[in-house]
Amino acid sequence: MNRIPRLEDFGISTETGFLPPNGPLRRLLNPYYEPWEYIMDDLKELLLAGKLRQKILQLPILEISHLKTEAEQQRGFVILSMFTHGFIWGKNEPVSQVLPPCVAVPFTRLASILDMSPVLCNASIVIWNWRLLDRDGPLDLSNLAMMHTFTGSHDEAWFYLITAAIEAQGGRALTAVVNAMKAVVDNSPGKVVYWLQKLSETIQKLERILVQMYDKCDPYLFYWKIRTYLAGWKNMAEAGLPHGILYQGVDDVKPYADQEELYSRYRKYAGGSAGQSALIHSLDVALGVQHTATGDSKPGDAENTPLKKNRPVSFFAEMRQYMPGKHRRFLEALENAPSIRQYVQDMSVNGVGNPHEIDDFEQEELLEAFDGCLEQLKLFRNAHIQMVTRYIVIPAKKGQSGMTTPLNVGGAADAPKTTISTNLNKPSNTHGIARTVNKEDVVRGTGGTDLIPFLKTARDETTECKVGPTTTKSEAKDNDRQVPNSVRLGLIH
Ligand code: HEM
Repeated sequence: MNRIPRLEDFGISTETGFLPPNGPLRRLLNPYYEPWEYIMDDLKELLLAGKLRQKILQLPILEISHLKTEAEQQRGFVILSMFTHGFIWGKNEPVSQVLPPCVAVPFTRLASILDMSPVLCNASIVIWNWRLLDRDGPLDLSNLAMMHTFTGSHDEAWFYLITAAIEAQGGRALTAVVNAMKAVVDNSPGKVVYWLQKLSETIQKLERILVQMYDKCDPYLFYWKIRTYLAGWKNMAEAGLPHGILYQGVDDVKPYADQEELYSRYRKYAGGSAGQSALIHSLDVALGVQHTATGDSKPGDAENTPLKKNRPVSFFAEMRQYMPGKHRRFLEALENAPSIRQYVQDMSVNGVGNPHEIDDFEQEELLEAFDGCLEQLKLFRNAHIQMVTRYIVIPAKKGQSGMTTPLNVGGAADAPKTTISTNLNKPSNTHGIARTVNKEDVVRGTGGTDLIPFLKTARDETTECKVGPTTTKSEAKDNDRQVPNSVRLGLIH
């Protein structure tokens, strides 16, 4: 019998899901790490003053062995991921192709301990970066605050807060998943229905939280000012990072090495994205949704991640490499747990008189409850596609018109041509984030995905998993009707 994973074995709480139940550590108290914390105190101010790089370059290479507890290691990871992205992208400065040893060395070591990739991710910017305003208050938007942002803007904080508030529903969602699996093992259709209904209600809540993004996060600020810092260094040639980033002190080559050898050492990582949310992945796995969409991942893109080299991987498989190892292993355990979908399917195929002795009414209830969860997940994905259109596709299409301050981007159609520096100690000439609209007018995501077609595929893969009658053509059209005109008119794909 396949085992049902115990949440606590994977550092997951029945209350807070993937968020640490006692809240992330707010500061490293060991004075040894004061040089890091001092920079964190002023991170956004240093960025604004154009002094962050200078400050970081003055740092000693600190050992990570004094980070004893998991909470300390997570705090260290938050700090180093923000140093890394602040250093690489800067603020109205040329992008840097190298990460200095004082960040690269401890970051790669810490990433290896936490079994994740040394780059900013959903865990570092959201899961381990929040606090409660009132310690005894609820874990929701009324009482959540972010500890760190790059820009200090409310819009940036809100973007992370919405994601954190969604994650906060993880305890409820995963409790429902695990209990539904227990009910499957006990062959108790009534209980399976009960827990699936609970799960469906929770997924519906995720969508309600998601759409609150519009309240306090301005799409233009998001696109031009905030997203910059979340970008990674994969598919970022137009942003001045054709080879990725050299993690100095970790991947150095001998002085006489040729350029090819040198560039082979550069690391390519996707940027931070809520696509790395173990919660949404868990829902897919629990409901049996199989994603094959690759975005534009190519063989070899998984290089330097814990994935095997030179294997084409789906976007979803790849995103797991940017999750904490424990959360990734939870997903693997969930894949091997009793299949809720299989149970519902068996029941619906066999019907009355089957070994489970389920009657027509129960059968229908089971089917409705299961497919209801997938319907809610589809609606969540539809709302997300609309959001991506508002926050990425439209601003990318409109370009910089309307912005009053110089932008830290190389993505606009009128951006200067890139001259890539081959001198490792000299930053390249390109400013800021990736070009997001290419010559063919394809809008790409932070992970380099061909955005809207990819997201639609992920949504359709959700619906395809329903056990009841599969999506009709008119239903498929309805799905697309919910996506705004700019997308349907084929402006972007
Ligand atoms: C302003 C709001 C948001 C924007 C602009 C946005 C943008 C994107 C983009 C560009 C992708 C494609 C993957 C990539 O290239 O990184 C993506 C994927 C994804 N995002 Fe978001 N996102 C937003 C908010 C959220 C939130 C709050 C969540 C909730 C956890 C979320 C969950 C996901 C998931 C699960 C995927 C993977 C695709 C899928 O499962 O359908 N996103 N998002």
